[in-house]
Formats: sequence, structure tokens, C-alpha cells
Amino acid sequence: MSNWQTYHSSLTRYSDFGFSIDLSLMDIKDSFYSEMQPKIDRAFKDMLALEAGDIANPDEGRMVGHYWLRDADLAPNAEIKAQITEPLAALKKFADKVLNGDIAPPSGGRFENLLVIGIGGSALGPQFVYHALGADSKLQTFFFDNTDPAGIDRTLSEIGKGLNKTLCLVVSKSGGTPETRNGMLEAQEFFEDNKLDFSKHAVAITGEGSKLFNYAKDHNWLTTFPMEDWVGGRTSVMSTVGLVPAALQGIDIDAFLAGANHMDARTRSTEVTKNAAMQLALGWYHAGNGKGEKDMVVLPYKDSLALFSKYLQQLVMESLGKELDLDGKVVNQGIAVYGNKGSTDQHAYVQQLRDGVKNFFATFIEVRKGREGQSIEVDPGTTTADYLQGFLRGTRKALYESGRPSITISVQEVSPFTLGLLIALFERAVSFYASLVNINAYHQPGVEAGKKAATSFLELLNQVRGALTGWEKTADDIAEATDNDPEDVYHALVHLAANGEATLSEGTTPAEDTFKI
Ligand SMILES: O=P(O)(O)OC[C@H]1O[C@](O)(CO)[C@@H](O)[C@@H]1O
Repeated sequence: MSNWQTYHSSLTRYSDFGFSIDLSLMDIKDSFYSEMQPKIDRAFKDMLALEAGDIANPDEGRMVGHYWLRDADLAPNAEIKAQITEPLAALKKFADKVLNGDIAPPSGGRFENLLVIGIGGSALGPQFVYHALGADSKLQTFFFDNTDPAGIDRTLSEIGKGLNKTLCLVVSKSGGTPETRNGMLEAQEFFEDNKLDFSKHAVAITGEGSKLFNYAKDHNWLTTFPMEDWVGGRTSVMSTVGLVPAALQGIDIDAFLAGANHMDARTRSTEVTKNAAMQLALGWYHAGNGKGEKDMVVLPYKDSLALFSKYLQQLVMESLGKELDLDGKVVNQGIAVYGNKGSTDQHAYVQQLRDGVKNFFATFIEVRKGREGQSIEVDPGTTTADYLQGFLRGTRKALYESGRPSITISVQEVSPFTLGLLIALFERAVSFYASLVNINAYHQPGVEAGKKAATSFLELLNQVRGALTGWEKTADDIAEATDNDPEDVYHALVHLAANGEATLSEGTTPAEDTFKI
């Protein structure tokens, strides 16, 4: 088959949305599709059950309902439908009131800034959407997405004099995530230091009855929006988590939801050649042999989509990176995701992609329209948009010629609708892929280990603090006194010294370093 013919037979197009996905450079043979058919059938069956409200997340005993968020009629019962439609109406009203000044800061005027405090799925979606669509945002938006004090200070100094016009959204499904709680406490303190009543600036988005929910209630925050049990953090961008900030920014959230709804509707087709999400999942399977042997490099050729790879990193890696399959067998699944944007990355790591280790496949995101309005000619007859397109097409070809496969996903422009399309496409591809490789995509047991280790470090730190009295001490002295591992104690001591709680006198080895208060 000629390349041109392969292109035709490997393309899934939704012309009415200006969307296409092209797998012609993945070198997939027809026989692959027939071999995969039993797994494909199962994936479609699993998806039907999931959308009908089955417990698709068996380990946590939860339904998985992000697809209902953009079509509430699909919700399995009236109660869940209301959990979608009521907050949606309420958040629209709230955003209108904030934007027209009915809900205003106590110091007068209107809210002009938004500070979103959250982490992981409670931050990445809002960050991605704001970066992609927030150019004309009504509220300048800032994020605390970590427990890094220097990062917090930097964001607060960027907000600067606008603090009294800043609305804070504290977002946590569980309502108990330490990074988010710390960010909230830091923000609250900073408001209070500036003689501002934090509660008149604060809104919570969280599960009913969570610690954050109760805190917001006890402190009379402006309002609380619910986050439901059946929405996972990494798929929450179309719940209150993503929609409250987007509505406040003046982004057309109906168009955003409509884009996702349309992609969902198309990708419910059981005709594989017409199902872009199944095509994508099969492309991943083919590239990595169903074992994640190849990383996915995400290359959107559009600055406003630069956070797409970061967003997909969580969506794909937290969903698919699993030790056990659904039968309890050790499989160590996953697909590593990284990337930034083209053509910028051509001047960074694309050198390795072209010539180095062949451990990846690329996913190009093509946005056909360069900009609104006219462009100047940077060469006779040539615009910057021509260059961008040239680099995308050129890199894709150059990679293929050196044996590196790629997928190309195209949309006409970056808009609320097309962003909805793209997110829904990847969400469903993740669901399908999880079925193809027989894993639960909706839990994250691995994250718990790090959380537990952090908690024991904090306990150890307090023991070390308590033991650091009197004479100079080494890590071994304190380890013996507190019955802890000397290396753990040493790192706790170095941390205390770096943060002004102890003085360090360096010896020739860490064991000879001494510390005192
Ligand atoms: O919204 P929460 O409960 O604060 O959780 C934040 C993030 O932490 C995780 O639970 C684990 O990292 C993510 O899945 C989630 O998006």
C-alpha cells in the first residue's frame, strides 16, 4: 500500500468537528485488529457496564461516572443526575454573581483574581484549561499546587496588592490532602496578616462531610460546591473541580461540556475504524506490545496546549500504572508520558527522539488554525503558522523515516469545544486501554506508600527535634536515643539545620557531622 492509501485507511475523521486521528505512521497491520478483536469486544462491554453504573472501580467499590458529567441523562439514577445538574446550575449562578459584583470582596469593588489551591487532579485540570483557554479570563488565576513554601511565597507576591480582590478556591475531593490543607492554612494566614477576613474570600470544592467541608462550614466560607464519590480526581475537570474556575474565568463551559459529550457519543461506536478513542487505545497497545514498552511523547504544536502532556501524565500514568491486574496477577502496567510543545522541543530533546534510544512513540497534536486574523510574511509568502505546520509535518516524517512511529491528532483550533473533545478522547482511550490490558484504571494504591512514608518522616522529625538538646550530637547519637535509623535521622537533622532550627558542623563524613540547637 502506498503511504497515501495507508493514510486513508488509518484515518478516523469527525469532519463536522474538524477532528481527526491518523495512525498511518504506527505501522499497524490488519491482522493486529483481528487478533485484538476479543479484547476489543471486552473493552466495549466493560465500557457499557461502566456507563450504566456498574462498580467499575472494584478495589474502592466505586462507580466511575465522569462520562455522565457531560450527559446527565446517562446517569444511572435520578439522584446522581441531580448531583450533576444542580451543582452545574449553582456554579453558573455563583460565577455570574461574582462576575457582576453581587458577590464581592468586603473591601469593595469586584473580585479580580482567583487563587486555586489543590493538587493532582484537583489542580491539573484547572491549570490546563486556564492555560489553554484563559487568555481573556475575567479573573487572573494563580495556583498553589504544592506544599513548597517558596512556591507559595512567589505566588503570593505575584498576587501582590490584588490580595483584597482575590477569591480562593480550595479544591480537594477527599478534603484531607496535606499539601492542599497546608496551602489553605498558608493562604488564610496571609490574608489575616493583611487584615483581610479569609472566610469572605474562600470557597471549597470537596466531598460532603470531608474535613475541608466541615472546616468551610465552621468558618462560614462563601460557599461549598460538592465533589462526588463517583468522580475520580484525574477525571474531574468536567465536574465542579474544573467548571467552577472555568466559569469564573468566563470560559464557555457549555461548549466545553458539549465537546466532550460529542466525543463520547462518537466513541461509543463499536465500529473500531470509526471509534477514535479505541483507535488511540489500540495505537498505544500496538506501540508498547500491551505492556507499556514504549513511552508516549506528547507534542502539541500550539503554545496554549503546552500543559497537555502534564495533564495527560496524571490521567494516563495514575490510571494505567498498576502493579496488579484485575485477577491479582503482577503485571506492572503503565505508559510513561512526557512532552511539552512543538516546535520548541525540536531545539531540546527531539535530537534524542530522532537519533537516540527507540523507546517511545510520539503523539502530535495538530491545531490547524494559526491565529485569529492576518499574519505578516516572515519570508516572501510565508507566515509563522506555515513554519509551525512545516515543523510538525517535518518532524513527524523525520521520526518515521528513522523508525519512530507516531499518532497525529488534529483539531481546527483551540476552543472550549475542541478542548472538551480532546479530553474526552483521552479519557475514553484510557478506559479502553485498561480493559485491553485487564487492569483497574480508577484507583491509585501506589500513591499511599509515599503518603505513609511522608507521615513517618514527620513523626521522626518531631522525635529528632525532641532529642536535639544539650551538647552537640551526631546522627548516630540521636538514632540511638530515639531508636531510629541513623540515615533517616541524619536527613531530618540536615533539614532542621537548613531551616534554622539547628546548627551543623561538618565533619569529614556525614557520620561525623554534629548538630546542636
Ligand atoms: O482531591 P484530593 O482528594 O485532594 O486528591 C488530590 C490528588 O491526590 C490523589 O488522590 C493521589 O495523588 C490524586 O488521585 C488526586 O487527584
